[in-house]
Amino acid sequence: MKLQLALDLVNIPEAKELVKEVEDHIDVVEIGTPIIKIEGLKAVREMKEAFPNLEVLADLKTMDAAAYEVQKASEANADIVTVLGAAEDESIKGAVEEARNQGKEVLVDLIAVKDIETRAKELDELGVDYICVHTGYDLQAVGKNSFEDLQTIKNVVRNAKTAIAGGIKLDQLEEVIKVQPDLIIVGGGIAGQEDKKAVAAKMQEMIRQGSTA
Ligand SMILES: O=C([C@H](O)CO)[C@H](O)[C@H](O)COP(=O)(O)O
Repeated sequence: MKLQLALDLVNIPEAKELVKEVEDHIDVVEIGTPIIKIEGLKAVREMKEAFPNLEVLADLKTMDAAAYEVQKASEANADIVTVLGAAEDESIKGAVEEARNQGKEVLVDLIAVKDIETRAKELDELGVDYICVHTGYDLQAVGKNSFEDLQTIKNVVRNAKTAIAGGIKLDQLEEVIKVQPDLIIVGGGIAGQEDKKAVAAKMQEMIRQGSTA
């Protein structure tokens, strides 16, 4: 199980400062969709340059022209690129093929997908690297989370790695770890805390203790 820090509501210098504080306790750093929209893929490039030992995920949430976007994110040195599960199968196939060519990985985000069981099975067949259940900010605001969805996809996914994102805080981590996703994505649960390093260290310790693989 890996820990990913999602950075969404900061600019590039703030993002780097934040990662410096917690770099020993995370495996993957995510350049969030809002940062990429505002700052562009140079945010990905600069993060990889500053922290070459961390995997960098570009949260493009691609919906179309997927091979092209995976190619551009790869050129910016992203290790993992996100594509939306609601995209056409042709887009998913294009993303997977391009990622293979570039030696990168594709994470498919199931945000807003209604039948996640069926779609997760299909995505698994299409050869994606990660399938991620995700409760976005706007559903978090009305009290939703993705904990049950994680179990649902764990039951049907055979090849891909599984991931979960959306509002995960320290006091919910144990519940998440029990389901054994391969990747746990935390944004505000670290970035929004007073002592970010202490929270990230505690999460890392819990994940290491709770990993069965
Ligand atoms: O992907 C995200 C969201 O859609 C905004 O871009 C977040 O990175 C993801 O939800 C993790 O952040 P938290 O919900 O703050 O943990």
